[in-house]
Amino acid sequence: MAHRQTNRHNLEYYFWYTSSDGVKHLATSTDTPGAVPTQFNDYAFTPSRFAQEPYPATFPPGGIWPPKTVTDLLVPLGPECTECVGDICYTDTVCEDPICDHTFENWKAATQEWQEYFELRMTEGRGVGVYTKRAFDVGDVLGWYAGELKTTEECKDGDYFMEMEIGPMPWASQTAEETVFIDASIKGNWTRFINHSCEAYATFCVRRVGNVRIMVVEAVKDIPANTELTIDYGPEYYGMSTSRICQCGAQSCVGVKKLKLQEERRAKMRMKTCRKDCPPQE
Ligand SMILES: C[S@@+](CC[C@H](N)C(=O)[O-])C[C@H]1O[C@@H](n2cnc3c(N)ncnc32)[C@H](O)[C@@H]1O
Repeated sequence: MAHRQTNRHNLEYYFWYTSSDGVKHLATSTDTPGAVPTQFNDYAFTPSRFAQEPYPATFPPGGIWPPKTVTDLLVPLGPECTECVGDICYTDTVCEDPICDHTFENWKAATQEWQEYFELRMTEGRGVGVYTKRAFDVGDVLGWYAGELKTTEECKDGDYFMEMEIGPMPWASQTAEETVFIDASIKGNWTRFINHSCEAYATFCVRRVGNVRIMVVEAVKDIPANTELTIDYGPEYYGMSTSRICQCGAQSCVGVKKLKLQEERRAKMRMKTCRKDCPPQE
């Protein structure tokens, strides 16, 4: 997937996808016309972004705020973070030691290599998607969502924003939900290209690596090689109450239901208009 490119500033990684005729093309952002995302397998953290943010309601008393490091912001608390996913993907090895030896640095170095198990290809009507080059088992951690850490205020609506809870999980505190956004629109890793399916192969879920909270891609079923890796983006993205139309093509696709409902509504409107406009038949 990675093609090392030389530009006049630096050696940089871009994303390349394969079109149906087998030709490689440079990937661009779907929400920012002309923007060329670069490969970035890390969190970009700018403390000044969070300096004015109030102390998160989900943080226990005595937390470090405003955050000075990624760990201050993404402190791995809560039930989802009791187990560390270790230093590598593709295993179901988990570590329950809260102060274990696994490190975010090792995780980033290892996951940089594992992207080679996937290929970016142009799909039918859904932009670039991710395809597997090998099989995976249910429960495997396939990767993690990287990008720039931003406040909720900065991220309203975009194709590459991932919202992640901070502090203990919201259901632990019952009352509050605090989140940060991971923005992969300009800098991110291959997971930014995973398309939605109503019958998805994987899910995004919060996990821990050492002392940092991450959002991993976890297989929810066995995935064969040469298959499009998909995630269910959830009802807020493609659900019945949104204007987006899913084109995943799955049997239970919400887009098909939505279009059917829209057509039924239009037919009802046409009948009403006709009754109003047409003179009653003798
Ligand atoms: C996170 S991006 C996925 C990568 C994207 N396909 C690309 O080329 O960069 C999400 C965007 O991909 C497209 N997409 C993903 N899944 C889709 C689906 N099931 N139906 C229609 N469009 C989809 C939509 O434009 C969506 O806003």
